[in-house]
Amino acid sequence: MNILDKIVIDKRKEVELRKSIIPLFQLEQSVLFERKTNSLAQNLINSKSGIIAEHKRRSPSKSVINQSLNVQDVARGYEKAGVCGMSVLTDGKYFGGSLDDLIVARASSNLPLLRKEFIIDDYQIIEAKAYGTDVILLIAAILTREEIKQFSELAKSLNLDVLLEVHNQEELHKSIMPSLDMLGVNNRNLKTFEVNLETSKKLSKLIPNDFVKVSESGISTVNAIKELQPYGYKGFLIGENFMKTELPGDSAANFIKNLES
Ligand SMILES: O=P(O)(O)OC[C@@H](O)[C@@H](O)c1c[nH]c2ccccc12
Repeated sequence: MNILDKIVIDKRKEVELRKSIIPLFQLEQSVLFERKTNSLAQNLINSKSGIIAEHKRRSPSKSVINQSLNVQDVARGYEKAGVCGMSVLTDGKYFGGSLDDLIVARASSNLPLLRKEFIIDDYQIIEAKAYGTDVILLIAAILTREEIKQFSELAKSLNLDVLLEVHNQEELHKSIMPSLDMLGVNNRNLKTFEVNLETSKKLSKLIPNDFVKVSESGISTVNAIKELQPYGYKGFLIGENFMKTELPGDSAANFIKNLES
């Protein structure tokens, strides 16, 4: 069994337990449920650099990235650096994240926040909204076309942006629909962890222009971004490259300064 299958099996159990602890109607009473969301897609369109910076403590491929940072400092640093949005890993078991990380990021910044999670149930989208999210991630590799439709339409009804992630042509063809805002190409194969920026280049021409194109994972240089921009990419999701440093905000600020100069 590959790691993605394992993650999804664990996630289904986790979500069933969550539902039994906090029922949907209670989530809908969250103060944040009424909050006006900010659009990451709009920020990317209006930006020269298009950086989406991630909070990631560890991952199944890298184990430890950074365990000593606090989310408040990271969120404030990213905002000060001028990123377009922040991605917050909320999976606990494999990535060391939590919904509390999302709350702290929300309380510390006005950035559009992406809930980085393995979404397999409507419940997680309501939960995302209740915890202050602006954008949800849907991963084509673990969803059917019908699920992508159902989840993205629910998200749109809550004024959330939708980033749909693909890794190959089949996933892309399966997923194209009007309820998506951004199409993300993951340069990392989530089943094998291999990273190759060519994946973004290859798939770019198959993505219709009405979606904002985002390239995800394995980006560690300004040159990589300059190489991807001619393929139509407006967004670049960067985690480890910032998180492995002592001050991710400063790293992001330097990166953006170099990119825009
Ligand atoms: O740390 P990196 O290589 O810059 O990657 C960030 C982000 O793209 C990656 O964390 C990611 C992309 N898609 C995901 C889906 C689930 C968990 C994590 C991810």
